[in-house]
Amino acid sequence: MHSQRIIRSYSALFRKLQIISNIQRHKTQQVAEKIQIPSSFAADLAQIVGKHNVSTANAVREQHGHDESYHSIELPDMVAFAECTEQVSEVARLCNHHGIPLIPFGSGTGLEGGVNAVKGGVCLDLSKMTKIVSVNAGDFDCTVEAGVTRKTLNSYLRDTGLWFPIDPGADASLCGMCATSASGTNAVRYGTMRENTMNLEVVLADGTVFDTAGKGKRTKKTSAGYNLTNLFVGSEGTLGIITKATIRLYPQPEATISATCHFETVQAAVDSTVQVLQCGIPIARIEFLDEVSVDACNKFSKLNMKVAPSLFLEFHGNASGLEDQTKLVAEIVQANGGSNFVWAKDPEVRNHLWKARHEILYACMALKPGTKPYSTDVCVPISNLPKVITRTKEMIQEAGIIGPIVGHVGDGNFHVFYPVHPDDQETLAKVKDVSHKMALLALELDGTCTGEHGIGQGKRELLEREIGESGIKVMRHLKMALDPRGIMNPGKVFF
Ligand SMILES: Cc1cc2c(cc1C)N(C[C@H](O)[C@H](O)[C@H](O)COP(=O)(O)OP(=O)(O)OC[C@H]1O[C@@H](n3cnc4c(N)ncnc43)[C@H](O)[C@@H]1O)c1[nH]c(=O)[nH]c(=O)c1N2
Ligand SMILES: CC(C)CC(=O)C(=O)O
Ligand SMILES: [Mn+2]
Repeated sequence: MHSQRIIRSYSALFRKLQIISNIQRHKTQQVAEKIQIPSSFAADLAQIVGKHNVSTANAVREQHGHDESYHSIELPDMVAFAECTEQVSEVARLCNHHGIPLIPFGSGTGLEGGVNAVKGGVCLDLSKMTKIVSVNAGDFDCTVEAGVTRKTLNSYLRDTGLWFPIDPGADASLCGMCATSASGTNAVRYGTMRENTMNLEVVLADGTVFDTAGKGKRTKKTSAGYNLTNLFVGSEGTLGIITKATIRLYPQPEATISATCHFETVQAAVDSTVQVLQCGIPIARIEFLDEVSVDACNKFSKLNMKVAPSLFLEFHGNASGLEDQTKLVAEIVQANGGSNFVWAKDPEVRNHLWKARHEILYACMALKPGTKPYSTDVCVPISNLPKVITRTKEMIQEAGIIGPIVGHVGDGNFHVFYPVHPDDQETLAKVKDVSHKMALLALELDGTCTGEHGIGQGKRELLEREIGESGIKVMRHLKMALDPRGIMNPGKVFF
């Protein structure tokens, strides 16, 4: 009996050591140098996706070696375009066999360097997978292939009376939006990709194809086991390739009104937001722009707004509901000293306003021509938002840099984007310092280092601080289980 117990405890210890050594090995693999691609590899890849769907041309590699962020271009060795799930599965199997990095590419609109091929390898472009597989109008859901973008889906849905509201501004692929857990301006009313994804078809590193909620399942709720769907939402291409997504749809609003208003202080704008939410007003969009952003918007998008801390608002509902909502919000804004309410009912005027909001990145870059955007994104419980924004503005001023602030303030989420010349190391160092301090402040105030842009390459250290050693260990175990050779988008999320 005694000796059996000793054997059992030794084998348990051995298993534990094995797991630790696997994790260590995995860590080393993650930091390994670029891998040599065997000479026969391109031909094998072409066998799977067709010769016309493999490219080693510099222009194509360059186009795929970066996203819209400041992170330097990192070229993949080659780019493959997949046309169906079976091809994705075969490509994964081939890369896994050779231990070659595999980087999923949606539309390349990410903002944390997620698609940059930091260790070379194969960039797998999914933009040719463009089928809208099904629309179940009566159930408010649809299933799309990896390359379908949100604008394409919404054009397709126009005559059905339905729409997909999650709106990051950029015309991102819907599966890319799942991969980064995107949100944007409508999240305060409709939620983020996390709440709106019902099922995913995923290809794992070894080529296994599976559906995270079970084949064909598309229920509004489930308590069947672990939430594998949400494991892949926000996984940034590091756990597998999302080849199909089943997402929720909503009725198109019967009526829509937008508005802008202006405040004396940041605090007054954010206080108004908090009060709007506390009153339970189902506002569809409530976006904060500081005076620097408003100025940039005026210049770039030919608007004529008062240069002051501002809110851009939108209300969705039926005519009587809108009247109630707008009246209450106007009262709250006035009580906080807000003024210059400008209402926009006409679709053309509304669209112009939101186009300006979505192009703010480019408007801010135009403040310093020749620059690239260094953008950051934090999210805190809404009651802590005024503190973080106010302190961030002070730090920006103390550092003597330009840092416009915009925020999806209804979610407690905001961005600063700094226009920086790529070779201006002095400004870049200041920008990095302020961004880091802002993220630390958000963490200190019970927040997250990213509400919607993800970890990518730039926030790996912050992720460790945010979820702690044990949380990272659990994440590493999951990564190890799903991608033991570490081929899926290496150098992202983890060190
Ligand atoms: C002007 C502007 C404005 C905004 C934004 C961008 C720009 C340029 N974004 C960021 C961006 O639109 C968002 O991150 C998208 O979700 C990225 O989708 P892509 O298809 O472009 O993925 P992209 O190709 O850039 O890939 C992003 C990451 O996901 C992985 N990936 C892509 N497709 C995958 C798949 N099928 N399976 C597995 N992994 C995959 C990639 O490997 C990479 O790590 C944003 N975001 C936001 O949340 N709110 C916002 O307000 C904005 N605003
Ligand atoms: C900060 C920007 C670069 C993108 C974004 O997320 C936004 O405009 O809301
Ligand atoms: Mn945003």
